[in-house]
Amino acid sequence: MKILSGNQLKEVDKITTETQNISSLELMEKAAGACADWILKNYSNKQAFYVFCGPGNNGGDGLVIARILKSRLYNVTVFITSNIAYSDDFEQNFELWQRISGNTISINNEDEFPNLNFENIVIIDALFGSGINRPIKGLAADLIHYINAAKKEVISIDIPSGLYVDNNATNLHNAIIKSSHTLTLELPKLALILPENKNYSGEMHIISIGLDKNAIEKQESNYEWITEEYFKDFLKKRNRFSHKGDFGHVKIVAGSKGKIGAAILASKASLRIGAGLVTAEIPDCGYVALQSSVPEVMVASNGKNFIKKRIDLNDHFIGVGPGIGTNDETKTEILRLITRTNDPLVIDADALNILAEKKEYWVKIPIYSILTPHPKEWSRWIGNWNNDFEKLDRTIKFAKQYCLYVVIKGAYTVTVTPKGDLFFNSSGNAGMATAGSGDVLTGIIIGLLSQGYTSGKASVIGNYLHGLAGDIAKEKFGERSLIASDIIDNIGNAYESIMNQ
Ligand SMILES: NC(=O)C1=CN([C@@H]2O[C@H](COP(=O)(O)OP(=O)(O)OC[C@H]3O[C@@H](n4cnc5c(N)ncnc54)[C@H](O)[C@@H]3O)[C@@H](O)[C@H]2O)[C@@H](O)CC1
Ligand SMILES: [K+]
Repeated sequence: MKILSGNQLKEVDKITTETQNISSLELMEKAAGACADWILKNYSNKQAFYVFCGPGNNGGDGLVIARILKSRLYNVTVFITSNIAYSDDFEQNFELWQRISGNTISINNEDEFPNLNFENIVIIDALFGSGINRPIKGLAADLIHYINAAKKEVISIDIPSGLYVDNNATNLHNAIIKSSHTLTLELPKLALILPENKNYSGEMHIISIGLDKNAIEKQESNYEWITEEYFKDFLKKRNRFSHKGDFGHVKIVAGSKGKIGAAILASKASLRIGAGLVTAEIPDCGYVALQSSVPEVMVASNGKNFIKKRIDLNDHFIGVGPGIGTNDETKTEILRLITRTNDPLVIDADALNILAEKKEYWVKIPIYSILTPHPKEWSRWIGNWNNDFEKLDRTIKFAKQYCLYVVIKGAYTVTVTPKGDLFFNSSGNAGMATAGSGDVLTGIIIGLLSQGYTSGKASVIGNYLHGLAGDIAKEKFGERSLIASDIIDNIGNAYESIMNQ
């Protein structure tokens, strides 16, 4: 699913009204109706809904929602900010709201801000949507501060008011609604999935409103939102006559004294994702632990307490880095490894930290290798960034220059390709921010490479399956107690849930 800019969204809205032969008012009814359905499902009529409506079509959505909630006997009050001009669809829906004697309060100055100190108030934020292109100032900004200060449950329609749809580098970050839930229409908005806006977005819910699919696909965008629809057809099927040799031999180069668990997690994940054979090349101190916890994995020993000998390549698909530490002798071997093969590697954790300091080696990394950094690790490569756009721009330049894939981990992990495309992962949850989760991802991605997926597909599919396995594990254990092994244990269920749809 593509992620579009504000102008592109307008264009798609327009084409949708033409192809479906409906008016923009009817499209608004459909869009806001779908939001109202979500609210009706998730909130009881014991709450009092304060709907804050701006002058444009976002405010129009708010009025439709207010009308639908009132018709279902919910307690609704609409607040309207004074303005010179209201959009046509706003005006028409305001008339409908008045026709059913909807309770309306207009706000002309600060003294008219309502008392929000009642426990059962839920705020619906329909002040501004995708139509803004400059920071909010004046009374509307004061109202946004006032709403944020009340710390109530806030449901934003389409996007938290004040946030631009994509690049917020020039936005003033002092007048943006802090939402609890954002009901975003049809497509995710880039701003909602960038970590810098996490205090505003709240939980994002994509509300389908039936926009024209062809019109969406025709828009040019380097941003893609990855759901299983994207790759379902590429998932390889197993033939009854398959042999373990058909699925490749993975080598996990990982572990040091005290961090053998990283090697165990990565190699087990490779097996679970379907690699034919897995060898873990680890220091001797981990031999017994690894053999007894995953007997299916072969062990090659390297060093006593940390990796310090020539790594055996032998045509394996290599994932390197989890738990290896940054001992000088380990550093030497990792740098040597980079120069000894032309096959794509998956490079993670301390292997990334080692390479970050050796810029002269970056051109030697085999092309189409996959780097899987956390933001902090990644800042060691490209320097600190002022905002997420700068981070993505620099990453695109890097990926193009060195012909590498970069997977920046986090909520909505993004894969940046050597062509400059960005794939944002939709699966996963906060419980996966736990020790060893990254080691599992390394094992998954290299295990997919070994089965013949390209680097791009292995990254995108790997991230999705990793997140989905985490989502299934969350159902069983809850976010707080989810551990990395639970992700591995649910890789099979993740595959099943995709294949069975
Ligand atoms: N276009 C369509 O057909 C649909 C639009 N929908 C809704 O329409 C929204 C977009 O509506 P609009 O394009 O009317 O825009 P908005 O409602 O987001 O805001 C535009 C209004 O705010 C004013 N404004 C813009 N920037 C401002 C600023 N910095 N300070 C103060 N006022 C400012 C504009 O003058 C205009 O009156 C979407 O987010 C969505 O909620 C939905 O109803 C679905 C259908
Ligand atoms: K809004």
